[in-house]
Amino acid sequence: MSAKKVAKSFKYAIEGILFAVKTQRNMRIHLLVTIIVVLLGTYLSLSTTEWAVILFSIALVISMELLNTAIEKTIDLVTSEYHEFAKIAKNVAAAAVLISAFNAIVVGLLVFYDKLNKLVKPLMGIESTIEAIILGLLGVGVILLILKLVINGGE
Ligand SMILES: Nc1ncnc2c1ncn2[C@@H]1O[C@H](COP(=O)(O)OP(=O)(O)OP(=O)(O)O)[C@@H](O)[C@H]1O
Repeated sequence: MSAKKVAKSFKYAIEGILFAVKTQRNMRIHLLVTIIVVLLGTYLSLSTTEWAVILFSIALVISMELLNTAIEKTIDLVTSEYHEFAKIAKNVAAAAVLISAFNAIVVGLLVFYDKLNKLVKPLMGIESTIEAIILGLLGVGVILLILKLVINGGE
């Protein structure tokens, strides 16, 4: 393949990424979460192996979202009418995103839970793990609310 062809392939792929970011709300959520996770990982000095699994999980979610968008667009091109197969194809593609996102959450908990626990417990004077979990869930709730406000512009 010539250098010109390689450059063109990159250009098309970047156009695809930009399209997904502009049109897909979930893609913007994935990117925001990615930024937060990378900042947190840097602050907590993750090991090489921890970075490898975190970055792999992030890439998997983003790739699945891109494929989901491609499948949605292909189906919309084929039919704008209600069709059982269109429904199945879109639902199955969405399920692939869900599985990868669920995997990313589990990987994130495995990597970050102990580190955050050690960091947050002494800072907030928390004694029990239950207290830490309740506070953690409240924190996640607040972060999700902020993300929703940022992404929807307060709608
Ligand atoms: N042509 C269709 N026939 C039958 N069911 C459909 C069809 N298009 C969409 N659906 C159903 O509606 C759901 C949502 O479809 P839609 O295309 O709005 O996806 P979306 O995830 O909301 O995408 P977008 O991010 O583009 O808004 C699908 O998962 C599917 O169950």
